[in-house]
Amino acid sequence: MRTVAVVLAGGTGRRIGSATPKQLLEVGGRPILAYAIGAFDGHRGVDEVLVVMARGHVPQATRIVSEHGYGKVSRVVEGGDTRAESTVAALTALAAEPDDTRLLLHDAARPFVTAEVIDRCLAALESHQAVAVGVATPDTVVAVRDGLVAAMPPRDSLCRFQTPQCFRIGTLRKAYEAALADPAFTATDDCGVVHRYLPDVPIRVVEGDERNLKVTHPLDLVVAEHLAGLAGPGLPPDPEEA
Ligand SMILES: Nc1ccn([C@@H]2O[C@H](COP(=O)(O)OP(=O)(O)OP(=O)(O)O)[C@@H](O)[C@H]2O)c(=O)n1
Ligand SMILES: C[C@](O)(CO)[C@H](O)COP(=O)(O)O
Repeated sequence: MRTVAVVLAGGTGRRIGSATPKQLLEVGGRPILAYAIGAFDGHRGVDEVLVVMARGHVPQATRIVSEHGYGKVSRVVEGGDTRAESTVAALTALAAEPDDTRLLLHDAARPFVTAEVIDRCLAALESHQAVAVGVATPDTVVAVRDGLVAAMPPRDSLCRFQTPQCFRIGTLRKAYEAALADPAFTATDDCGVVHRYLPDVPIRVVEGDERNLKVTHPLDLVVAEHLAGLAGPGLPPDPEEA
């Protein structure tokens, strides 16, 4: 049974406000995209890496792969207009994979995913068809409607999802088949697609890591630069263990 990691780099980084897609910006002297690919390329449990790149930027991603010698990368394909469309591009590129292939979908915008997080995902995929990575929320989180608090779920029942989000590929295919038949379909992540369209499939949540931040806003670049400085050539040490 094979394990394929997909690095989703199809976005343009609108919120960070840079003319260049944020995954091509450098932190610690290396493009953000290189860290995300490197984490999976270097993991012993991963057989193949597929990169889904923003339209018009495939040559830059291909150059990063060859400059860093990432030997598990099979292809760099073009993404879509939304994250979900980029996931569909990955599923199309992987159409020949048998249904039990393990699929790890990771945001290119999360450069510091650790080998331990990937280990936890692979272990959970032995017993579950769908696996998410979550961290506790330090803030109180509320639902707001028309400027008023509509619901306050207990904080200890909540977590923030990170990536990778992991699936037996056949399950994700089935979820997307149903989603694409729904004219009202929108999604901000892939576990949400399984949750909505295959509600009987349990999604196992494993522990994430605060270092696995998503570079979304300009301030995140400052934090990422700091973490990259702690890291040297590898991933940053856990500040909580220092
Ligand atoms: N059409 C898209 C949009 C997003 N992504 C990827 O999904 C991840 C999470 O998305 P996000 O942080 O929103 O990235 P952007 O879409 O680039 O940012 P923004 O929403 O600010 O434009 C990123 O690695 C991004 O490249 C993708 O593969 N294809
Ligand atoms: C998948 C994700 O990173 C989980 O937190 C998040 O939903 C991506 O959202 P974005 O708006 O595409 O950054």
